[in-house]
Amino acid sequence: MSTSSGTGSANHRNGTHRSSLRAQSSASTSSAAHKPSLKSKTVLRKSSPAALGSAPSASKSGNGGDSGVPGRVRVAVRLRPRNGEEMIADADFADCVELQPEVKRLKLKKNNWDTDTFEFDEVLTEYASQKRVYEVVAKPVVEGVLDGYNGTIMAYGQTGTGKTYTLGQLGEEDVADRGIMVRAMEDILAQVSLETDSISVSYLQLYMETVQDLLDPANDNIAIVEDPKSGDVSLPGATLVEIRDQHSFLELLQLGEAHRFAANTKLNTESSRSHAILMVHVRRSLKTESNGNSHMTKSLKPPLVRKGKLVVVDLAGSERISKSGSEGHTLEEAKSINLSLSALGKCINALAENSSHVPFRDSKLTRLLRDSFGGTARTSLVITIGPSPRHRGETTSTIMFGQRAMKVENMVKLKEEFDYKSLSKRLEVQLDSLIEENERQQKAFVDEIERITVEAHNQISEAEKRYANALEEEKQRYQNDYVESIKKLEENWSKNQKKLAADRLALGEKNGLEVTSNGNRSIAPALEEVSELKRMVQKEAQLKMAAEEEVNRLKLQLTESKRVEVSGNSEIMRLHKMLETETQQKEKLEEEIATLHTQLLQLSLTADETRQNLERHGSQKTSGGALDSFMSQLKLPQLQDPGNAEKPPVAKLFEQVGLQKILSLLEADDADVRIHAVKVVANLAAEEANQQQIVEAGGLTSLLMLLRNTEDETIHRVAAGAIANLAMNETNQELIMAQGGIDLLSSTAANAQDPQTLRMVAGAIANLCGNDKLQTKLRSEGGIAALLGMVRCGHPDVLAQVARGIANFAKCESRASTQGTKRGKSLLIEDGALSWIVQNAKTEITAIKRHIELALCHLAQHEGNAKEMVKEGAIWELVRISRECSREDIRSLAHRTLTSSPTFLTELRRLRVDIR
Ligand SMILES: Nc1ncnc2c1ncn2[C@@H]1O[C@H](COP(=O)(O)OP(=O)(O)OP(=O)(O)O)[C@@H](O)[C@H]1O
Repeated sequence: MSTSSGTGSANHRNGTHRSSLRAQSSASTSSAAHKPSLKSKTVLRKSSPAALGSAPSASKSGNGGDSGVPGRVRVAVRLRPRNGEEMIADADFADCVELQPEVKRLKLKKNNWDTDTFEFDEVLTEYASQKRVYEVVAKPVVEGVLDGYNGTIMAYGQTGTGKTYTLGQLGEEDVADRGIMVRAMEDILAQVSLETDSISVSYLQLYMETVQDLLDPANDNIAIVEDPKSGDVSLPGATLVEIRDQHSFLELLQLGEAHRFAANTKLNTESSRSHAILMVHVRRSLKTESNGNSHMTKSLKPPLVRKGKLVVVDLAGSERISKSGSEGHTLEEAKSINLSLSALGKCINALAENSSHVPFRDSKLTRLLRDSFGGTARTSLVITIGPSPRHRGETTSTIMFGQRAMKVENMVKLKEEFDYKSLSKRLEVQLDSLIEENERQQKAFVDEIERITVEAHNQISEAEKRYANALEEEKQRYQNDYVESIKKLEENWSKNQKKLAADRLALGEKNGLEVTSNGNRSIAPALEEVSELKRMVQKEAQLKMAAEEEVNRLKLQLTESKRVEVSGNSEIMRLHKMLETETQQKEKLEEEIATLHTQLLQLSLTADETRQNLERHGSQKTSGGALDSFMSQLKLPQLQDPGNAEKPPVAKLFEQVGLQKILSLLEADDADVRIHAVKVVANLAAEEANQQQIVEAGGLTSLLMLLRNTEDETIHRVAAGAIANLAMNETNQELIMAQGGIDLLSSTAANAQDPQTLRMVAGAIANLCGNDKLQTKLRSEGGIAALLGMVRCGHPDVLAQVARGIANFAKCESRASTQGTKRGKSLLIEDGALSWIVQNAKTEITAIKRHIELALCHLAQHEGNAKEMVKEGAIWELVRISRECSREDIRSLAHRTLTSSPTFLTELRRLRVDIR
């Protein structure tokens, strides 16, 4: 209800109250739940044939380019019930109109006897509910807007006949009173999906030819823009508010109504003095139908959007100025209103008469409504009339306006277009997501590469570790073997030392007494020599220790290098070489030590002889006197310092004693004489120049006889040594064999306990083994068996001679095989030498090792031995030799034998051993 009381004075409605403006709270809001599809809406529209402005069968090509279909302006007439004033004033008069809603006719009484009948699209009596009015007047238009058409709902009528009531009633006291604006928004909100669709609203008033923003009154000169091509009218300067719920819409309506100009006219206490225009923009996205196209094609197709615009126009009341009682500013308002309404009427007349000129530009109202009359919009007009006969003229005028409007034909056009903007946005989102995915994949790829690299590094370092461990183990093994052999050497040396000391003590004790009593010759020179040799041995031992320390230092260096540079294979190789050099030095030292041992042994023998001579109390006048003198001159010349001692010439010796004499002494009854004699012969035989004479003089035979007839091991040892020396000559070898030498040497070996005796015997047989002609005989007489029998003593010197003999024998066999004179398995193998060879192949004693390696290589030359060698495991030793042997000639010989034997090659392939 209006609170304004000033008659004829224009007021803003801001702060005023009018029933239609009061805010509604709950009943009017509607949810924006899921909406039916466009298709179903089309069906719904078609199922409402009675509705005003039913939907045209417009083409939905989707491009918005259709020219539209004819759609006439639909017109409904609504009669307001008598108001309080009319009930009193017109109490005695009948209504000026009679409605026949069932035939959609209205009878206008001209006088008591005459009526005019008019037909409308809808006739709404004073009893028509607001809901029904909405459904017949507005709903089809609203549905059209939702389908993408522009729509106009407009109320036209005399002041106070219910235009605002019909359109703008908020229904805040009674929800049944809600007008078209509220119900239209409810329907729209119920139909759209706010996720994909949008609703925005402008609310304006046209007052005194000025367009003013009702949502922002300061914005009061808004331009009307017409699209010359489409004829669309827009107000780009107007505030556009997005609507997401009914409540905010109602607040917006209230705000707009508060700013609307209203006045208390004679005919309406709350008369609207401006034309109010509500614009609702509905933008809906169409779901793209899938027709089997690829995802990419689909995503490149811009989405279709439909843009419907609903324009609700609440015109200011039409009235006769005289009746409105307007004056002053209100008069100006009334004039302006009438001017704009008459311009609208003129346009509608022109349109109704299909006039070539429609004067839209005569007023802002007609410019604003250009699309609604004769344009592309679907338009529904409700004309409101009052029942009072006093206003028959205005009622007639309103009815005639409606009648003419009914003749106006619009070309309803679908506002559908491709939404390139949203396509671009969607593609941008897709592109970003693809970029992100690509980035993720790239990261995953890089991570995978990193993982594989780390894994590879781990595997490499694992392999390096395994290699280092294996290397360390191997090194440790070599070191252990080395320490072991050093220990053995030391034991032997100290044993010899002890023996020497004991001998010296015994000799010294006896000699001291004898020298003072009878003045005989002294043993002092011998003792000096002994101590000299001892010093030399000690020096050698010191050298050995120094070498050991050097080795240890190098080992430490090797360990340090390993720690600093695990992967430094070149460094390891270098250290290996150094180690090898040291090992060679060690071997050299060992050999020197062995030589010293031999010298020491011989010295001890000399000392022994001297002692025995002294025991015989100066028996220099006996038959042995010349010999002793000779012996003292001999003094093992090879042991003397070459710089100090002059070697006695053989001619001088023979002159003094005579070879025959010396040889005859070999058969002397006195054992001592025999011993002295055999030593002299042995010394003579050590020189190649004497050998022939000795043999020719029967020395060899005598020596062999000694082996047979004597049980003295010293004689055996010295004689065997002499035979060994003589056996270096090929002719002598045959002689030895012919005189049953093998048998004699074998039995000597079988009975010998002293390793040096065995060494001499083994040396003699080893020399015989090197004779190609004697192979079979030597073997048949037990030469190989005798050699193998001597390994029982385990002394390295003996083993070295045994290995040498085997190597010599194998070499001759190999030669015979190559020449084709030898077939079948090696005699060595037949006599069981192979297993001993294999067992000792890994020895660290170079003197043994070299001979064994050579023996293996020679045996491997003959294919007839290959099977047995594989069986006995000799093939592995050959592989090792081919890889590790420090002597290049042996290494390549082993490699050659392995690669030239089909049996070995097959076996290596089977075992997957690569020997390249
Ligand atoms: N159909 C109706 N039923 C009941 N009351 C009505 C009806 N139509 C109008 N009224 C009442 O009539 C009065 C005037 O109505 P309204 O303000 O809507 O008229 P109007 O045409 O908008 O006037 P103006 O042009 O001056 O603004 C209001 O009090 C309204 O409630």
